[in-house]
Amino acid sequence: MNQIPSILTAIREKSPLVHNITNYVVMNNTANALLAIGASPVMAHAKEEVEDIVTISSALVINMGTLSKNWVEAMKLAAQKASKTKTPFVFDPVGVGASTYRTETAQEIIATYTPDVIRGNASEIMALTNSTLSTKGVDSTHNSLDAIQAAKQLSKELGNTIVISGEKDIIVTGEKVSTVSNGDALMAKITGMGCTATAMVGACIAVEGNTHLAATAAMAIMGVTGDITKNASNGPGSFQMNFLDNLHLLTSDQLSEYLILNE
Ligand SMILES: Nc1ncnc2c1ncn2[C@@H]1O[C@H](COP(=O)(O)OP(=O)(O)O)[C@@H](O)[C@H]1O
Ligand SMILES: Cc1ncsc1CCOP(=O)(O)O
Ligand SMILES: [Mg+2]
Repeated sequence: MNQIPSILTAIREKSPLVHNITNYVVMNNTANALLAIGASPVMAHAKEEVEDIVTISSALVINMGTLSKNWVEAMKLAAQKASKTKTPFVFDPVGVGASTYRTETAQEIIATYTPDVIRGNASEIMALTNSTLSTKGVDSTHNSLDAIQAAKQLSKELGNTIVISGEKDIIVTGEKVSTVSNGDALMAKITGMGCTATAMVGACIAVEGNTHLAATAAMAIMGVTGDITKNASNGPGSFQMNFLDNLHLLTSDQLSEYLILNE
């Protein structure tokens, strides 16, 4: 718990370069959120350059939100390079289970390149272990608590950390389970909040080698910023704007004061 504020401090001190291959919907928001927390984003998805960009980056974020053939090829090249350069790598399986293409792509990336962290909502994490589970789209129809068994199974198979986001954010590494209970229901009404959470995991794994701790810190940053934002916002539009401001203003003291963490 007391290590979490120091991860925020490290992001601000080091301003790690975070390479994102992400979707058209959230690209601008994600870059702004990374800047607001103190990291340095680069969005790059051309096959011709992703390996070079991985080489100079401190973390790789792959998000398959708006996937297509060229992008998937770029994702694989980047993930392969990250495993060679030991660059920490987080994967967001957006909408897995909604189409065969999404399911097959997610399964191949996970099985071949073993992301250090996978962050998804409950339906997505469940769809990763149950190929017959058909998801609604990019939004969850399950509670994060429903996905704990699937997350444990995945984490043990892959030897990595799984984050299930939702009203409660659940971080799973093998049998270790931590829960962050901050945030607000409006966060599910703003597109790209999950993608922002995944990018925050990228910023945290760039400066902290313990993936469970880093992923917990990322969800703490999201949840506490959500708590601070909710009182000043009237709806999704102002929440989105205020959230960015509050990410920028977030202090280590606020993280310690607001965080509701069970481990
Ligand atoms: N009901 C809720 N209460 C508090 N926080 C929430 C709630 N729903 C989502 N969040 C937060 O919103 C962010 C995105 O999570 P989620 O909506 O599950 O992802 P996705 O957008 O990928 O479906 C996370 O930081 C999560 O904690
Ligand atoms: C709506 C949508 N469609 C494809 S990607 C995307 C954004 C999803 O973002 P998030 O999972 O963070 O809400
Ligand atoms: Mg999502």
